[in-house]
Parts: sequence; C-alpha cells; structure tokens
Amino acid sequence: MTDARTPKLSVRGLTRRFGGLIAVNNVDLDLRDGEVHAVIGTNGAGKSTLINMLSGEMPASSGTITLKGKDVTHMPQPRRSRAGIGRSYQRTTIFPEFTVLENCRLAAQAQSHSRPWHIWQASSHCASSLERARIALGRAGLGVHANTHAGSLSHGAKRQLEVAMCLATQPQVLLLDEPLAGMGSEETERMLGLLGELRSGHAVLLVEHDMDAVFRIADRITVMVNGSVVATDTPDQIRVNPVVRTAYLGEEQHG
Ligand SMILES: Nc1ncnc2c1ncn2[C@@H]1O[C@H](COP(=O)(O)OP(=O)(O)OP(=O)(O)O)[C@@H](O)[C@H]1O
Repeated sequence: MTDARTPKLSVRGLTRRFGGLIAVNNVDLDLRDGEVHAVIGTNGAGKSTLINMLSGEMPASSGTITLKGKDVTHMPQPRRSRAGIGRSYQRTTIFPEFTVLENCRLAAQAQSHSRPWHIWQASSHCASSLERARIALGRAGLGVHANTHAGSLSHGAKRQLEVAMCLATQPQVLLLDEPLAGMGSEETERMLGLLGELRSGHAVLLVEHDMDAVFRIADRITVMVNGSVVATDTPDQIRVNPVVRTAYLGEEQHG
C-alpha cells in the first residue's frame, strides 16, 4: 500500500461551517484501493460532518472532493452513489419486515434507478439487482440468512446487513460510519473479518470509536481534533505521535 498509487478519492481543503463554528477545517485526505483508512477523534471532532460531505448528504462550505480524478464536490448524493461512493449509517436503515435479501435488492435498485418511484415497478423483474444483492449478501457473510426477516436478525447481523446493502450498490469507495457500535466481542470479530476482506477491491473509510479495533484493522489512521487533521499515518506511527497522544489518546486514557 504505497503512497505512489493514485488515490481513489482525494479531498483537499475540505471545510464545513455552521454559522461561526468550523466543524471541518481545511481537511486533506487520500483514500486508496486496498486500504482501510480510519478517521478517529473525540466527540464533536468533525468525523460525521466529514463523512456526510464525502457521501454528498451535506454540501461543503469550501474545498474539493475528487473521485478517480473527477471533481464530485457538487454532485448530489444519488449521483455520487452511482459514481461509486457508498456509505453505511450509524442509524439503521433496514426495513425490518422485509427479508434480508429484499433489503439488499432494494438498496441495489435504489442505486441503479435515477428515479426512485420506479423501484417498485421494477422490483419483480430486475434480475441484475437480485444478482447484485445475492453477491453482496455472500460477501457480507449473510447468504444463509437471505430469507430471514431483517427485523429478527441480531444487532451484529443487522450491522452486517447495512454493509451488505452498501456493497449491493457496487461502490469503489466505502464510507463506514461506526459499523462496530453496540457490538459484543464475537460480533466485533466477525465484522473485523469482513472489513479486512472488503479491503480487496475497495478504498474503505472507517469512522469508529473502538480504538482497539481501529488499531488492529486500519492501514492508515487520520486523527481529527476540533475539525482539523492533526496527523495521518500508519497505526504504529500514530500510536507514538506526541501530538496525537496529547490531543487525543491521552484524553482517552484518562477519560
Ligand atoms: N447540523 C449542524 N448544525 C450545527 N452544528 C453542527 C451540525 N452538525 C454538527 N455540528 C457541530 O459540528 C461539530 C462536529 O460535529 P460532528 O458530529 O461532525 O462530530 P463527530 O466527530 O462526528 O462527533 P461524534 O463522535 O460525537 O459523532 C460539533 O461541534 C457539532 O456540534
């Protein structure tokens, strides 16, 4: 994973203001294929705002976002999704009364149709969406649960389904917002295994509070404090970075 490779997603000078507050301040970031790139920071550091701007759900105040060399800064979220940026959410977005496969197929169809009201019309005969959904479920380790009602899945399996729904949109960049939240140790291990496999074929951005997991899985870590990036490096270098230790890890140890 060398810096010489062209990043799949590049962010330069990305800034978001809320009135007088600068929630994300002049952030540079490069996401590369084959890497899990974690973004960590204390509460309010700007991680969610950053991910919302990358996915297209929130406009940037200034700065640029480039996907495979193309400026997508002002591209709306649905087009950005079709261009290859997929995300999972902190909140659950599944339909509990539908099966696992149906949830995944809807995600695939919503992404492939520019007009969402065509989803239902197309659902009975959209073989390619079904195929994409099945592949995504298999990749997320949920193939055996395809016909289970999503509402009856365990918490961990629901988070896996969120990732599968994201995969069904066939993204090249995966933005994962706290995929380990609320998980027990067994579920965490399963999700970490999945994230490790997702490296292949994707550039993965991981926003996560579980530091043990982040330091185990990440190839690169960016540390944010008060909206600004204070360091981007390998986990080993971040661990010993004095600025990071003071600004963030020190706070955690004593918090
Ligand atoms: N819609 C908004 N309007 C005004 N201020 C906002 C808005 N969204 C976020 N903020 C502020 O921007 C700052 C960054 O918030 P953000 O949610 O991005 O942080 P975070 O790092 O994701 O925090 P957490 O780890 O708690 O999720 C905070 O001070 C927050 O209060």
